[in-house]
Amino acid sequence: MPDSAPIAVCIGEGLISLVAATAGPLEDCRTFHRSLAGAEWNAAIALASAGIRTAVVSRVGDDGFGRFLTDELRRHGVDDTAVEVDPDAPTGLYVKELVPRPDGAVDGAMHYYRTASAASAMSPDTLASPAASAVLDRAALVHLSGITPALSDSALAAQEMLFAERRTQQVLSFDLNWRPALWRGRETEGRALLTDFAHRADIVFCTGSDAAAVFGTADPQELRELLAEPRYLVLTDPGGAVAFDGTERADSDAVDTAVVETVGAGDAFAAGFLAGILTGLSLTGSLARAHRIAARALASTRDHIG
Ligand SMILES: Nc1ncnc2c1ncn2[C@@H]1O[C@H](COP(=O)(O)OP(=O)(O)OP(=O)(O)O)[C@@H](O)[C@H]1O
Ligand SMILES: O=C(O)C(=O)C[C@H](O)[C@H](O)CO
Repeated sequence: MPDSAPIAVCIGEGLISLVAATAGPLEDCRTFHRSLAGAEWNAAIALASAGIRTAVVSRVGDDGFGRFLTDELRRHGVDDTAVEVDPDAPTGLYVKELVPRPDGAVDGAMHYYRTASAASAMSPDTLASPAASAVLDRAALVHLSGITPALSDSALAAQEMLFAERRTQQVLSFDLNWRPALWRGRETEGRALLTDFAHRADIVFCTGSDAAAVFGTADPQELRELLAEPRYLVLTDPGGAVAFDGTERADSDAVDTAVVETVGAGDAFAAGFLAGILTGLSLTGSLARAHRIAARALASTRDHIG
């Protein structure tokens, strides 16, 4: 592919995921499974693996975790030239604790260690760097989420700038990703900000539960009336998805699959749908591709991509 070919650009925080190897309180867990996480980075890897030329704009620390994350991008064919390395701040991470339920199943409890991380210092300057400008100037699609605006005022300003100064050729994709833990004490502001981004995006993804939490309803038809501006609106839940484009509504069932790791299914789903739209598939075809890629994510601890 020529270097000038249009690309998809994903912007957000890459994280280290440490998943407890055993169920029970963290203080008793000795072993953790490490992998790459971060909604927009998961989506970038899944997009690249689906054959879409993809770059990430972000920041990591000058540490082993940051090097692991950027190595993973490159290993999957994602352009990491616009990932800045911060000598003074660490790479963010989360720990997933496995909390046993009385019925024998386990729930995952996420603990974030990302305050003052390198990526939370993303700012309009990050987007204006020569490396970021080079990929953004060629971006046919920019994929963002509701996580970045929760990270810091400067990260929020960066996301505002992307919407305000969007290049004419750019499609803006926005995954709502409501993370109450990141908005604690300022939930009302968070809901208002994410609602505003959702109105201004071209493609909006959200889960039914996040839609209920942010927009006050999970009913697809009501949501379409509420969010009339985005060309595509895609609502997901573990059983399936509903998608709207300018004219059509498509309903589809998820692929029946054994679930190994639930976190990240939505990111893989979004990437599959975007890959479908970018390669000219129909609404129904894009949903089918999304479910297939999400099912692959669910079936493995990490290599959900591809
Ligand atoms: N148990 C499941 N079985 C089959 N497919 C699933 C299952 N859970 C999720 N999926 C797939 O992933 C898609 C998104 O699921 P969901 O709406 O639960 O997002 P999510 O996993 O909460 O997102 P996140 O990435 O934010 O964790 C579904 O539409 C489906 O394609
Ligand atoms: O919750 C976040 O901020 C993350 O990005 C971590 C996970 O990778 C994400 O929740 C999956 O969508």
